[in-house]
Amino acid sequence: MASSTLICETQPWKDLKSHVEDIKKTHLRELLSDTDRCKSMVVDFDGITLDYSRQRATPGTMDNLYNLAEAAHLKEKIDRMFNGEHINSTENRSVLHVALRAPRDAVMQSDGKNVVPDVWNVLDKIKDFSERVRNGSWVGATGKALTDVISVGIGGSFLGPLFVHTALQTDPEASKCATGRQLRFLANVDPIDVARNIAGLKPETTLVVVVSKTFTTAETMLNARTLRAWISKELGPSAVAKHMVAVSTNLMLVEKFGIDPNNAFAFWDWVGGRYSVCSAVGVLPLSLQYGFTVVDKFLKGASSIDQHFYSAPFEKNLPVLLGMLSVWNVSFFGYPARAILPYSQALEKFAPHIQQVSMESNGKGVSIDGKPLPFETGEIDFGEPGTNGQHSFYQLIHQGRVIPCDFIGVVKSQQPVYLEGEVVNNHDELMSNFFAQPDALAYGKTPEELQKENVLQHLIPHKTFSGNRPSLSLLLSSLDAYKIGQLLAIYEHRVAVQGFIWGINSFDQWGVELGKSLATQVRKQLHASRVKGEPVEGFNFSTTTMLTKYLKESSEVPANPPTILPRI
Ligand SMILES: O=P(O)(O)OC[C@H]1O[C@H](O)[C@H](O)[C@@H](O)[C@@H]1O
Repeated sequence: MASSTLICETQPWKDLKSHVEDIKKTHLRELLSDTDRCKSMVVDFDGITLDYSRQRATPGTMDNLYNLAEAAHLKEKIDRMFNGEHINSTENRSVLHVALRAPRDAVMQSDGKNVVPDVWNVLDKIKDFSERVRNGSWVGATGKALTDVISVGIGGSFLGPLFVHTALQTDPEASKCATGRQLRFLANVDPIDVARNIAGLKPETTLVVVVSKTFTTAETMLNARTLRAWISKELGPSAVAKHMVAVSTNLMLVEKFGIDPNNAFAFWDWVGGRYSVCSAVGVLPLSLQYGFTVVDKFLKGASSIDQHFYSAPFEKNLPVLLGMLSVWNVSFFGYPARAILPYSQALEKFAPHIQQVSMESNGKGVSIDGKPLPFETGEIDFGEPGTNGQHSFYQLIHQGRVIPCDFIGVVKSQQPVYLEGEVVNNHDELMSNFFAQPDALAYGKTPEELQKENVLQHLIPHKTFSGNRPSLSLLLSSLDAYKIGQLLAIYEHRVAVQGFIWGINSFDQWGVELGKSLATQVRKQLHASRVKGEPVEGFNFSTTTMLTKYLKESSEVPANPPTILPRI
């Protein structure tokens, strides 16, 4: 479906450009007074309700957006993804993370091969391995059970698993399954992160899972070597076989590193790093912590959204609606950011994960055919759980810049608290804010209203809220493993929808390469200066000055040190 026509050259795009000028004249207060309009903007699917009536949009806007989706060949692009075509054209790969959570009997093809049996082979292997570790039949070098796991990985090999782990931690079923166990994540190459990860752990009861799609990522490999040294120092090098396993697409490099290939869990190049949480990347550490049964529910939740995304008409299709509305906000209103605001502490790592999924996928400057784009793609994603964010950055969202917000609420708390004599229970208190904030943003407060409240004249400008600030609300019936899977898949597909409409490749990430190669040059220089005393050369004035200062002020760093590990 690759067409060299840019989406901004199509008639629906031009129609939306003129339509937005009309919408700009209408305040959300007016739009919200139209009950029929509001009714048409609520969609339910499998325990999730989306209310997008606080978007600056009318049913007419939606019709224009459906036309835009048609001009972008959105349905064909979704089909091509599910059919395993090489839609990641710059890497010549399929994009099949949906196969990672497909039912055992499903058929999904990549390069003429049904990949679902391969997926289930690995899932079965994870189930078996995690059960053996959890029930103590796989033990460490000294015969002790491995109760603690450190998952070493960065980017897509870290953020998704961390989000799911954090979300499951307080789920009653999952937390029961995790009794007596710990799961930690080592991502940053900063040695402080190593120190924090190993603090309080003993090598003899720790299993290290090295997670890297490529098995070449500098940070992960150095951290893996560091933990290998931590284990070997205490238990001897032969202990590594019992205490280190790997998740990768590059099994040759896993073996070269010294990990037994029998203890490696594969995935495939048709899984993008940031879309890999449903592969062994997430499933292995999460199964070690919570057991495979819980993780299987998470996969089933994601799968439920996959089927919905594939088959539901656009007017009822959650990821499609969300994606189209984001395009509307970014490309037609010019809003540069999007706030992800879950009213659940369990979702505290959701925004950081979606930050990678969205910004690495859609922050592109050219079309999928390589044409420079005359419009911006992607948005700045950020967020914090409510109510914490309210006491931090909401001021800017209410009276400063306009930032479309996603409010995510949960009907039943994972951990309800009731206090005798309180007006409401603790979860209702949280949810009072979830319901209030979107209206505060939409309606605002006028000077006339303030006058009626006898607010001092000179304070009226400061206390005025312009309102007309868009948001959407997602209400989940609960927050168990299944729902967490659904939420993940909704956002993954939403990001894809945006990319499909903008006509970009959401599945490559060339923009991360330049910094990496420049770091290689700096690494060489640091080595040459520390070991051979060579002066800093080949950099611009600024970098030379800073590097020289850094080396001078850390001259006590030994040139050829023995292994020294953090002591904390
Ligand atoms: O899993 P790995 O191969 O170690 O890659 C880890 C991460 O590093 C890269 O720089 C990419 O930007 C990410 O998309 C990727 O998830």
